[in-house]
Parts: sequence; C-alpha cells; structure tokens
Amino acid sequence: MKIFSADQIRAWDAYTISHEPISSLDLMERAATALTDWLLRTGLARRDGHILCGMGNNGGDGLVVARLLHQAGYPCHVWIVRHAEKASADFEANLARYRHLAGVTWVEEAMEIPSDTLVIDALLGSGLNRCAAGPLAEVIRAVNASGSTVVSIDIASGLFADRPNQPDDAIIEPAYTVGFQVPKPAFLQPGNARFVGRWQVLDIGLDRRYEKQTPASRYFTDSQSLPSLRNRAVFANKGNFGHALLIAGSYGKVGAAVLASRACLRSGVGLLTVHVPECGYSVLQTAVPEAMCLADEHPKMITGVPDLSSYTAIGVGPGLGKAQETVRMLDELLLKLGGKPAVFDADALNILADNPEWLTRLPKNSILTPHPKEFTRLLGRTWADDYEKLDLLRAFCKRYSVVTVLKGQHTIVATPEGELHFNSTGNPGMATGGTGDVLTGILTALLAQGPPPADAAILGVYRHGEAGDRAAARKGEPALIAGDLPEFLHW
Ligand SMILES: NC(=O)C1=CN([C@@H]2O[C@H](COP(=O)(O)OP(=O)(O)OC[C@H]3O[C@@H](n4cnc5c(N)ncnc54)[C@H](OP(=O)(O)O)[C@@H]3O)[C@@H](O)[C@H]2O)[C@@H](O)CC1
Ligand SMILES: Nc1ncnc2c1ncn2[C@@H]1O[C@H](COP(=O)(O)OP(=O)(O)O)[C@@H](O)[C@H]1O
Ligand SMILES: [K+]
Repeated sequence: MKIFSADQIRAWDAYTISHEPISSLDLMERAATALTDWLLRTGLARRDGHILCGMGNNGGDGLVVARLLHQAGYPCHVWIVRHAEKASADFEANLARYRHLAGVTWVEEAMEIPSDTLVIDALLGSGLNRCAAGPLAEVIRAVNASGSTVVSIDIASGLFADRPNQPDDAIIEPAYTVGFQVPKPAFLQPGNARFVGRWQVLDIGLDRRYEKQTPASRYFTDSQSLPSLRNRAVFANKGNFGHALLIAGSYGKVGAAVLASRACLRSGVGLLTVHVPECGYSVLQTAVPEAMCLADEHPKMITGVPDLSSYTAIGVGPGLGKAQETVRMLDELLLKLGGKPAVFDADALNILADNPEWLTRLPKNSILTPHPKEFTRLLGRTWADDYEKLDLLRAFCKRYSVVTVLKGQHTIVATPEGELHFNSTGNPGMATGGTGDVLTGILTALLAQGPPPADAAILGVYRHGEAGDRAAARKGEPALIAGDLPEFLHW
C-alpha cells in the first residue's frame, strides 16, 4: 500500500469527490460512520464521553461522531475550541445537524476533563499547518494531563502528518489513533510513539484510481502488497532452490550461527553450508544436522573465506566478532564475492563502519541489515529527527547501490532507487538477542533462490515479523526467544 503525504491525501479526497458521485459532506459522514462503528465494535464508546472539536473538517468529523454516538445511545459532551474567525463549510453543516439533538459548548481556554472518561480528539487533523498555540495548546495540555482514554480522529491534534515537530509542541498523546484509508508517515516514526498510540486505518472508499496513478516513494507492506516466492515445481529437486553460505559465529557466539542456519533452512533454501570457527563445528553439526559445516582453521574465530563458486548467496556477520583476523577475512570476502548476492549483518557491518572505504566494494544490490545503532556507525553520524534519518537512509542506499534493512518496530527496507518500504509485522517481544541473526538466515535463503534483492528483503522482513507475532500469540511477548522464530515461519 502506498503511503501519501498530507497534501496527497487531501488531493485524493478531492479526486474522490470530483470523480465519484459523493459530496465532501457525504465523505465526512462516511469517515465518521466508520469511526463510530469502530468505537462501538471495540467497546470504547461510552455515555458522557467528551468530544473535542476544532473548526475545520477534523472538527466536522467529531461533530458527526457526536451525532451518531448520540443516536446509538451514547450522548457525549461536545466542546468546540474557538481558534479561528471562520469554520469550514462541512463543520458548519454538521454543527447545524448536531444542534437538532443537543447543545455544544464553545471554549477559548482549557476545560475540566475527568480522568476516567473517553475523550475523542477532533481538534486538528491533517490540515495542521503550524504548531498548536493559544487555546488549542491549552486544551491539548489539559487533555494529556487528565489521564483519560483518548482516541484521536485521523491523527493526534498538533502532530504533523509528514514532517517533524519541535520538542515542546503541544500534541495530544492518544491511546488510539484511527486514521482513514492509508497510514500517515507520522504513524511510522519511532519518535512519535507517544503521539500515535495504537493506530489503525479504516477504509472509507477513496477512489482507487488516484492511488494507482499517483507515484509514491513510501510503501506500507501488508499481506496484500507482498512479493511472493516462486511456487515449488512438482518435480523440483534441492538443486533448484539455491545453495546458501552463512559465515557466522566466534567463540561464545556460535549460537548466532545456529539461529541463522535454522532460519535459513526454514526459508526454502535447497542447500545450506555454514562456515564457523573450529569450536563451532560439532555444535553446528548437532544443533542443525540439515546444514553442511565448514570449520575454519582457527579454533575461536573466522579467518578465511572458502571457495565461493558453488554458492548462490552469502550471508555474513552474525556473531563474527571484530578480531583482526576476521577483519582480514571480510576484506578477502569482498575481493572474492564478485557480483554474488550477499547479506551483511551485525559485526560485518561494524567492520564496514570501521573501514568505510570498503562500502564502495559491496556488490550492487547487497542487503545490509543494521539496527539504528549500527546504521549510525555506518553513516559516521546520527540524525536530528526521524525524517532526517529517512533522507540519510535514501542517500546511503543510492550512494552505495545497496538495499538497507533498517531494523526496528516498523523495519524499513530502503532500495537504491529511493523507495522506502515500512513493515507491518513484528512486536516488542522480538526485542531479544538473536532475532536479527534469524533475519539474516531468512534473507540469505531468499537471496539464494534468486528473487530481486529488494523483493527478498521486503518479503523476508514481513515473514520474520509474522513469525514473531505468531510466537508472541502462543507464548506471550516476554517469553519469546529468537529460537522460536524459525519454528513459527510459514511460507
Ligand atoms: N482526506 C480524507 O480522507 C478525509 C478527511 N477528513 C477529515 O478532514 C480533516 C482535515 O480537515 P481540514 O483540512 O479542514 O483541516 P483541520 O486539520 O481540521 O484544520 C482546520 C484548519 O485549522 C487551521 N489550522 C491549522 N493548524 C492550526 C493551528 N496550529 N492552530 C490553529 N489553527 C490551525 C487551518 O486553517 P488556517 O488557520 O491556516 O486558515 C486548517 O485549515 C482530516 O484530518 C480528517 O479528519 C474526513 O472528513 C473525510 C475524509
Ligand atoms: N519493538 C519491536 N517491534 C517489532 N520488531 C522488533 C522490535 N524490537 C526488535 N524487533 C525486531 O527484532 C530484530 C532485532 O534485531 P537485532 O537488533 O539485530 O538483534 P540481535 O542483534 O540480537 O540479533 C529486528 O528484526 C527488529 O526489527
Ligand atoms: K485529531
């Protein structure tokens, strides 16, 4: 699914109104109806809740929700913050409709909000064009201080949909954000967690043709927009699904090689060979009997690169360590790789960060899988905000012609062409040692089977998170360990 800017979403709204038999007032009714149904379905709707409206279309949505909740037996207090000379036409129309049912209270300063109530935040939506100030800011701060359960309509009031806020901006801190049609960029940024809460988007039937014809550089990977693995032919043999080589492990970190190997085998690869230090040989042969094993000459670390001719993809990094001999091994690997598809993770990335001139030697379309800390090391700098991070990520992929998987809650797959794909699966139970090693195994297996690397990364990241979600559903997030993930992979 494409992710659009606030301007594009506004244009989509207008496109729908001009290409379909629907007026803007009816579109507002449709959006607010979907939201009211959601409130009723989730059991969040309650009598005597508080609906806080601004004077634009976001406030208009709030007034429609107030009317529909009233009709469903949940009358609420409606407050309107007077922040402008003039209200939007659809707001005025819905204010008139609501007034047939009940009164509203106009305010120019913060009101008392009880702590044990539902607050529906319809102060400001995607029309925000400056930070909230004056009475709006006062009301926002009062809501945040109240401790009530807040549902923001479309987006938390005060939060910009597609650019950074300043640290002391007044922004609603909702428990839930319910948006329309597609997620906004703001929902996906780690720094906004407090201003988004749990979010979801409701389908309000905006015209699909706009989505098709409007170019985007940001995507949200859900189950409908997933690249697929080729079907396995009935007469297939193991030679048809690639031969992966994993270079992983050092003394004390052989487990990383085991985890990556198990995940690789569970991701459809035909054959797997694992290169480990000598101390890892019997560990690997016992823990992962399906894999072939090459023992390095060194007892504790990897110092050499095997002949690469028979492998279709290489994954390097989990548990490697950064000993001088291993640094030389990576240098040798970069010499020998040719154009072979490869995944670089963990200490392979840290070694690259220590030798940034090597980044230009990466085969084109290599996949790099840093977590944010590793990515700052690779860049040699940090970023001022999440949006700058995205710009740096794009520039990095373009400069080195690589696919970068920036790991986190919404892991981002960034392509050399400048596309950013935000993942939708995964959970905080996965914040535990070794889950990244599992991802490396998955991605190496997929690359070995020959799809375009960006597709392999998008699909692998999605399935990895999905396995985490299944494991968490079965065991609970705190009980999840990396070794569960390969067992819960499903293709
Ligand atoms: N697209 C869709 O799919 C659908 C969208 N819908 C809904 O419409 C909402 C967008 O509505 P909207 O454009 O009227 O903007 P909204 O956020 O209500 O702001 C109103 C005005 O406030 C002003 N203003 C801005 N910042 C300010 C500030 N800091 N402090 C004070 N004032 C400020 C600014 O006017 P200005 O003062 O600049 O003239 C702005 O125009 C959207 O979020 C969704 O809920 C649904 O109904 C249907 C489907
Ligand atoms: N809060 C979270 N929500 C979703 N996924 C997460 C979360 N925390 C971590 N993950 C996922 O878990 C993995 C952790 O990888 P990494 O940091 O490399 O761990 P390790 O180095 O221990 O293997 C990444 O794929 C990341 O996306
Ligand atoms: K809002």
